[in-house]
Amino acid sequence: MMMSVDSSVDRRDESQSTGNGNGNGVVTATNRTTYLSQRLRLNRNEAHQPENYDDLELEFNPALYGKMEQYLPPNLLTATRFHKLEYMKVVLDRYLTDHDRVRIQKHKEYRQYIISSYQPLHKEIYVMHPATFFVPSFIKAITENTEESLRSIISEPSPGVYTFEMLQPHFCELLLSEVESFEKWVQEAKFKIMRPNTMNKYGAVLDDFGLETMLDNLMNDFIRPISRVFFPEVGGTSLDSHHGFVVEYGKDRDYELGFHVDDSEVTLNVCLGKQFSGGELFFRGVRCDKHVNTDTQAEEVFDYSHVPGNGVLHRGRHRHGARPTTSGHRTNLLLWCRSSIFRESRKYQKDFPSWCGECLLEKKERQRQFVEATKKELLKREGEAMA
Ligand SMILES: O=C(O)CCC(=O)C(=O)O
Ligand SMILES: [Fe+2]
Repeated sequence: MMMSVDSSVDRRDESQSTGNGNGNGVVTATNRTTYLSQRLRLNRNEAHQPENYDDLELEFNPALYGKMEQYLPPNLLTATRFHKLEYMKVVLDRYLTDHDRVRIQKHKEYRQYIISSYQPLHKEIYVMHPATFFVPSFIKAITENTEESLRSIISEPSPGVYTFEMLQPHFCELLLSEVESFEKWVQEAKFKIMRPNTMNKYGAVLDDFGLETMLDNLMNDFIRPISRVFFPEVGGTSLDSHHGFVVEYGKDRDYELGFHVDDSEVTLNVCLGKQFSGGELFFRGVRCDKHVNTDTQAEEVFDYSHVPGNGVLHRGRHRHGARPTTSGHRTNLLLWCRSSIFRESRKYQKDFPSWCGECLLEKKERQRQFVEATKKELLKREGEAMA
């Protein structure tokens, strides 16, 4: 049976996409010309041990520079870290437009202003501390890091939607009170705050007021091990950047969230509380760009009621929305996890994505037609042979 969706699916983007860090470091015109005459190697030099770039504020994720080093022209492999970096900056520079560069610089200044003026209330949540953040079962499963240990704490109430107990109540309280304190500062300072994305009037970007490193640890050490097992086909193994924020619903906050897909490969959504009714997440199947507005199959319909402290993990391309929060207040922590390798490789893939429900239906239909045609052809040949 086919069911149709109420309206078309929005792509939920960040209000201002931020890129990663800034563009410091100057590449001179002479170097630029020299560098551009040397090409990256086609094959990776696996024997080469790359430098670590984590300590630098770079335009792209530091891990990218480490990976890229193995493709450097042979004569650059023994160059200093500074020179290798200069070369890579010239190559990567071609990926950014002037508009991107201005936007990244403005966003950097926006963050610097907040960090220099806002005094954190609970310093202890700015550094990852698993024993006080997470419930013991979650830590145990991640530490064992096997499919079996993860499956022992994770339920899959509908295909592709994974739920588990995750945050300690005390940590939820601290994070809620930190967000409140940040919002109080925003009001008092009459600061023009950027909301998490295009579909919210309320909420805050946690990365903007100092929580980026802690959330990066959350993605690398906790969410990637889970995604590696459950979402390998959408880059779950290579998640390398994130957008971390809270959404807020209730009186004087947002009311509901329309039907959309996230700008992420894998989304973590954890309810922080407090008391509320309504606010269910509704899921309606995973779709690629081409099929994002196609009908929902009956088996793809799934509604989930948030439980404070519990995490939900789903593909960003899993169409979903949130029903009205009809009383009380609901605040959720969202971590949109992305994989640059997955995004880059998708551009060159011609075959259909295995994770899109509609592509799978189309493939099944083609197979059915093929079997049908083959059967007909065989019968025809048999008939001819008998005649
Ligand atoms: O309100 C919710 O729980 C859903 C939030 C969501 O889907 C999002 O922020 O992308
Ligand atoms: Fe979403």
